[in-house]
Parts: sequence; C-alpha cells; structure tokens
Amino acid sequence: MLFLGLTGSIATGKSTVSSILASAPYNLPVIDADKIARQVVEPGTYGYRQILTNFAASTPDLLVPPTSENGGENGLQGRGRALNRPALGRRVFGEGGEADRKTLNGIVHPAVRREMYKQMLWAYLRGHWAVILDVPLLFESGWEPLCGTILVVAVKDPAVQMKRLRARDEHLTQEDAENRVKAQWDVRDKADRCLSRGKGKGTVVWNDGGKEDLRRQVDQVMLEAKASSPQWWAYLLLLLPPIAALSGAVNYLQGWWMKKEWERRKTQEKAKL
Ligand SMILES: CC(C)(COP(=O)(O)OP(=O)(O)OC[C@H]1O[C@@H](n2cnc3c(N)ncnc32)[C@H](O)[C@@H]1O)[C@@H](O)C(=O)NCCC(=O)NCCS
Ligand SMILES: Nc1ncnc2c1ncn2[C@@H]1O[C@H](COP(=O)(O)OP(=O)(O)OP(=O)(O)O)[C@@H](O)[C@H]1O
Repeated sequence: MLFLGLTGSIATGKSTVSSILASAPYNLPVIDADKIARQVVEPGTYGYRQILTNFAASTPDLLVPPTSENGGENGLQGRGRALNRPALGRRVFGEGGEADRKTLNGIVHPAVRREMYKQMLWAYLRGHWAVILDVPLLFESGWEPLCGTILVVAVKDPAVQMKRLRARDEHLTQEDAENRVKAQWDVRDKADRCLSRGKGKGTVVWNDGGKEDLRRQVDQVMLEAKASSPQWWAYLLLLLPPIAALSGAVNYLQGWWMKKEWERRKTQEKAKL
C-alpha cells in the first residue's frame, strides 16, 4: 500500500486535490490532518483542556461567545464552549509569535499523530492500494520518511496564494493572511525538496491555473503512482503482514535517507555563501 503524502502551503490547493482523490474514479481514503487537528481539541478532550490551561488567561476571547444554540456558558452537554479559532489563530500566527505556536503544536500534534496512525492501520486493513496523508506541515513535522511518494501542490506566484486565501477566509486581514503564510516554509522550497526525492518519490503540481488544469496534472500523477503500486501489492501486504512490515521499514529508511541528503546539501550550500 502506498502512503501518498499530500502537502503544500496554506491555500495552495491541497483540499481541492484531496477531494479529487477521495471521489470517483479514485475513491481513496484521505487522512486529513487539519480535520483531525480540529477533532482533538473539541470541548471535553484533553487537547481542549491543555489549550485552556496554556492560553485562557492571556486570550480573553479564546472561546466562542455563549449563545442559546451553542449551549450557553458551559457549552453543549456541559463540556465547555468551543474554541474561537480565529482568535487562537491571531494569537499563534500573530501577536504570540513562534513561542505560542510551538506551545499549541506541542499540544495538538502528538494527538493528531496518534489518530493518523490509527487511520493508516485501518486503511491498510481494508486493502486500499493507496492512502492519502493530507498534512500541511508534512516536511516541517517530520512525516516525510513515512510517505512512499509525496505530492506537493504549489503555486509559482505568491499573489495567487494570497488572493485565494483572502477569498476563502474572509475573516482574515491582509496582515493575518501574511502571518499565516509566513508560519510555514515557502511552498517553492517544499516543491524543490519534494523533487529532490527523485522520480516516482516526489512530484509537484503547479496550481496557478484553473481547476481543470489541476485535475489533468493530478490524473497524470495518479496514473504513474498506480503503475508503481498496483492493487495486487496491497492485497499481498494484507495477506503477509511480515512483508508489509519489511516493506514499510525499507520505505521509511529510504525516506529518512532522502531527508538527510537534502539537509546535507542545504548545509553545504549555506556554507558556500
Ligand atoms: C491556530 C488554529 C486554531 C487556527 O484555526 P483555523 O480554523 O483558523 O485554521 P485551520 O486549522 O483550518 O488551518 C488552516 C491552515 O493553516 C495552516 N496551519 C495550521 N496550523 C499551523 C501551524 N501550527 N503552523 C503553520 N501553519 C499552520 C495550515 O496550512 C492549515 O491548512 C489551527 O490552525 C490550529 O489548531 N493549528 C495547530 C494545529 C496544526 O498544526 N494544524 C495543522 C495540521 S496538523
Ligand atoms: N486552480 C484553482 N483555481 C481557482 N481557485 C482554486 C484553485 N485551486 C484551489 N482554489 C481555491 O483556493 C482556495 C484554497 O484551496 P484549498 O482549500 O484547496 O487549499 P489548501 O491548500 O487545502 O488550504 P489549507 O492549507 O488552508 O487547508 C479554495 O477556495 C479553492 O476553492
């Protein structure tokens, strides 16, 4: 089974690609890190309580205002009011800076990781030929070695990214939007890093054009991916778990090596400057 990592930067088109892959003719399972990141901080969860402990005192608007629809002061079923995500976003991408973002990541990422492993196991047990790992911070948070292949959805023109982000998330000011873009690696660097993995291991789709153009590129990528990881291979791995474990380990080592090689090259380039 192929773990296909899907990444990019904010608003470059990951969700658009994942919805293509989740629907016919692909019908692939998508493990969506953003979606899981929301679930693990719902009222009543450990993540929610940790966020309150760390941010409530210094963020007066951390929770949504109470209304009769959202259960009032104590939220639905008394579990507490939901997080006010735009306010927390302003805090960790804006005034609170990197330190606050690290604190939030430290709360959310381990829980996301655990849930993703569960979903990956479930996808393996269902015999899918591939599963999509839709992870915005795939390179930044060390998911790269797990992926058999990586697809970066990128744009060449930063103005296109900004325009789409502002159009989709109307509540963001220009400054908020810029802060969110800056909180991740530049998407063109992610594209370079992905391509450095070599043919069959890393591909980039450029999404400056229309959605039809994006779809055509995705179809081409999937044609190649399917040829290198056929359905019979997924069934074989399901029948022979030791082979699955061995293949996973080899794949992980290859990914780890590619990551190290990239880091070594970057260090060398920096030293030359
Ligand atoms: C700060 C929060 C509450 C803002 O919520 P909001 O609903 O406004 O944004 P949403 O979660 O839909 O994220 C939108 C995009 O922002 C980017 N983003 C989110 N978190 C981060 C982060 N910690 N660092 C850099 N970029 C991020 C991603 O590209 C993501 O697709 C939320 O983003 C969050 O909890 N982030 C921490 C968890 C995380 O890292 N999620 C990313 C996947 S693991
Ligand atoms: N080729 C395109 N042409 C026009 N609009 C597009 C194109 N691709 C994506 N969009 C739009 O741009 C916005 C951002 O796309 P999308 O939500 O897929 O990005 P994303 O990378 O998943 O963002 P995030 O990191 O925030 O989850 C959406 O409103 C989407 O409909």
